[in-house]
Amino acid sequence: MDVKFVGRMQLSSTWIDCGRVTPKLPTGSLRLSRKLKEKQRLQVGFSADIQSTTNKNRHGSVSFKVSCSYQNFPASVLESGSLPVSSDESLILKHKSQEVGPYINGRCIYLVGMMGSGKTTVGKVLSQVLAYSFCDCDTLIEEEVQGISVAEIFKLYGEGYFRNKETEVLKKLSMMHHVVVSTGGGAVVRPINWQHMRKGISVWLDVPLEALAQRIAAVGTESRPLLNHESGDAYTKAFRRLSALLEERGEFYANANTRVSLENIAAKLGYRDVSSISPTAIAIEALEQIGNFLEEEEGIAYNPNLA
Ligand SMILES: Nc1ncnc2c1ncn2[C@@H]1O[C@H](COP(=O)(O)OP(=O)(O)O)[C@@H](O)[C@H]1O
Ligand SMILES: O=C(O)C1=C[C@@H](OP(=O)(O)O)[C@@H](O)[C@H](O)C1
Repeated sequence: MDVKFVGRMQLSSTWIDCGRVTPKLPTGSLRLSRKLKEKQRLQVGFSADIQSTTNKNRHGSVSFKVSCSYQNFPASVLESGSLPVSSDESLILKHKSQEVGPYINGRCIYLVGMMGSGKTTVGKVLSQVLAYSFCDCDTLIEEEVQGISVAEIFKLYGEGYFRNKETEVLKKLSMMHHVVVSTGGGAVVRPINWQHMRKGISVWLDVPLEALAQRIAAVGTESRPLLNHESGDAYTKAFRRLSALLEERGEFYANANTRVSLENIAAKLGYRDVSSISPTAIAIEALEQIGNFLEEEEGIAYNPNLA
């Protein structure tokens, strides 16, 4: 957990300015010294041990123990206690976007991943926090084809026609800036689409099949024509078809600049199940991974051995 402990601690008789302490590990410590005015000025050392704990909802507490030492006298505990810490996800997201946003430099962000992986949901969260526009490729295609739905486009004109429209839309978007794009799940298969998406930063939302099938079963398969042919209940239909598609597409998703794995997020947050991960937590991880990618990219650009 990354706790930002900002402010001052009030001891019984004096305030200590703590400054900004960001312990990377669950336990941090900070040393302060302060001149106390008694009869004469004394150099007194203060030390504070900080221990943070969090629960499932990312709320936690920081317990502290402030000790005082003077010359060779044994340290005595001045004050100890516990402060509540609310590591609110929206705040973390805001901080992350302030940290990473400027380095993205207006480049578009392309979310890729299977149907139901959350490209639209997470894309909207990301666009809002980055002050980007949001575009859903399927919606743009529908607008281009007289406003009819993706399912109807497949039925009336076939998948090939839809794929050509998808490429046209990605080409147009590749000329734009400051847009978060939710691509269709099949956009990764055509190499020409990657040429367009390479103008921006691509992020693969990697969600386990069971979670994808659960999400899609909850909303039904009607709007997703590639899932609507199988027989059986909605979950089984979605699961079977999605496994076959993932088998075909796995390597293409891996072309993305960054990967956001829901299994990794669950492990980081101590969740047993990926279904507890909120879109905001996924957006935070996406920005974290984008930041890592940009650092690597910069490293490669300036690495004299590779020049
Ligand atoms: N983190 C999440 N947790 C639970 N449900 C989600 C999450 N993200 C998306 N969903 C739900 O899953 C379904 C598919 O999400 P969507 O964003 O439309 O995916 P995509 O655009 O990749 O097809 C929607 O019903 C949405 O509400
Ligand atoms: O995986 C696919 O081939 C498709 C995914 C859909 O988009 P979402 O991923 O937004 O559901 C839509 O483009 C179309 O039904 C085909």
